Amino acid sequence: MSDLEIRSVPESELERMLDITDLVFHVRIEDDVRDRFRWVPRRAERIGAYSGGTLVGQLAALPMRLSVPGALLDCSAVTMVGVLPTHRRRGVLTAMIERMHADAVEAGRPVAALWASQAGIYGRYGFGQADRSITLEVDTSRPLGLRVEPDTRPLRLIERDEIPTVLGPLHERAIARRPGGLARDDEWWTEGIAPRVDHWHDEYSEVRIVVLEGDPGGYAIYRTRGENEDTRAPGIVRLQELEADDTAVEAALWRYLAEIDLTGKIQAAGRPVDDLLPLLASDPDQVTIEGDWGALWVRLVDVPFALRKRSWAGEDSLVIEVKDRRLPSNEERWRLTTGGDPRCEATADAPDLTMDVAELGSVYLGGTQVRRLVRAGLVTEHTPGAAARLDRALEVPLTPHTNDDF
Ligand SMILES: CC(=O)SCCNC(=O)CCNC(=O)[C@H](O)C(C)(C)COP(=O)(O)OP(=O)(O)OC[C@H]1O[C@@H](n2cnc3c(N)ncnc32)[C@H](O)[C@@H]1OP(=O)(O)O
Repeated sequence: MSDLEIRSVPESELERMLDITDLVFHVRIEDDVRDRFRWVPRRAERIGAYSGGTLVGQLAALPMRLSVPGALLDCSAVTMVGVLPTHRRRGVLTAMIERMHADAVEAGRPVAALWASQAGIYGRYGFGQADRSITLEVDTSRPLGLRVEPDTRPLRLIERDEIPTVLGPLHERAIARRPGGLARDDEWWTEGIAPRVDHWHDEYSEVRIVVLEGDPGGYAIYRTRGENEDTRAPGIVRLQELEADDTAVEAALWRYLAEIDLTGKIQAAGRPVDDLLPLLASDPDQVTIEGDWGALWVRLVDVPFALRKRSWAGEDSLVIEVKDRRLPSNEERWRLTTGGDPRCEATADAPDLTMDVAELGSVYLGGTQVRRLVRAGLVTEHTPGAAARLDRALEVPLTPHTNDDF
C-alpha cells in the first residue's frame, strides 16, 4: 500500500484502538468497561498503520518476561492485532510485524510471543506453536474420589487486593517449574488474570481466590454459577487457574472445588496437557478432556541468545542451520553446545539439522518433538539420529503451558 505509514499510536488514540478491536473481533466493549480494557494498549508499545493520517491497522506489543526452561527472557507479547476490513490483504499486518521485530531487536528482547486468532497467520513471520492447552470437565454431582491423600492444612479465601503478595511467590515458583508462563506484576494480576467481573462471562460470580499458604502451597482462581432454574442444569465452577507446589496440595485444591455446594460440575479451560487430575481421580470417567487447542506461539528474535539462555537436559553438540527470511541475522549455521554452560556460535561446519525459525520456536520450550517435525517433512535431518539427540537436550520435566490470555 503506497500511502501506508507505520508509526507509534499516541495515547490520545487509545479509544480508536478499542473501536478497531470491537470492529475486527466482532465484539462490543461497553462504555462502562472500556476503562478496564484500556490498560493493555496503555502499557504496550503501540504500532499503528496509518493511511491518509487515519489509523487503519494496529498491533500492541507488551514488554513482558516469558518463562523458558531455566530462565525468564524479555519478550514482546503481541496482542490487539487488527486491520480494518477495508484495508485487509494489502500487507498492513506484514508491515506492522516488521516494525515489531525491529523494536524487539532494538530493545534487546530475544523472543516474541502471541495467541493467534487463526493458526494460519503467524508461521510466515517466524512464529511456531510452542504449547497447547486442554479443557477438563469434572463431574462433581457425586463425590470426587482421589487416589492420593490431599494436604490437610486449612485453605483460605482471599480478597483481590491480596493477590500480588499471596499468589505472587506461588506463581513465581510455578513458572520456574514449567515453561510458558509470563512473569506477572500487580496490574497483570488484578486486571488481566483476576478482574473482579469477567466481562465475557458475566453470568458467573465475581472472582474467587482460594489459597493453601506455605511452601509447599498452592491456589485456585475460579468463578461460580448456580443451578439453571429452567433447565435444572447443575451449578458450575469455572476454574481459571490452579497451581500447586506438590501433588497433595493439588489434590486438596481439586477436592475443595469439587465439594462447593450447589454445583455439580467443574469446567477447567486452560489446563496443561499433562494435568494430573485424570490420573488422580479414583473414577477417571468423572474427568473428561473436552477440548485441546494450540496456545502460545513463540518467535525467536535473537536465536543464538535464546539458545544460550535456555537450560538443556544433557550435554551434546549439534549444528543447526536456521532459515529466517524476516530476520537475516538469525539465518546461519549455529553450533549449539548444550550442558551446564550452553554455547551457540556461528560455524561453517556441515549442519546436522536444517529448520525454519518457526520450527525452532515451536520446539524451544520443549513442547514439540523435533523427530515429529522431521517425520512431517518440516525439519531436515542430515545426520541420522540428530533429531533424537536434540529432543533429548530439549526435554523438560513438565510440558510447557501458558495461562496468560493476552
Ligand atoms: C496476536 C493477535 O492479536 S491475533 C489477532 C489477529 N487479528 C484478527 O484475527 C482480527 C481480524 N483480522 C484482521 O484484522 C486481519 O485480517 C489480519 C490482521 C489477520 C491480517 O491483516 P492483513 O493486513 O490483511 O495481512 P497482510 O495483508 O499483511 O497479509 C500477510 C499475509 O498473511 C496472510 N493472511 C492474513 N490473514 C490470514 C488469515 N486469517 N489466515 C491465513 N493467512 C492470512 C495473507 O494472505 C498474506 O499472505 P502472503 O504473505 O502469503 O501474501
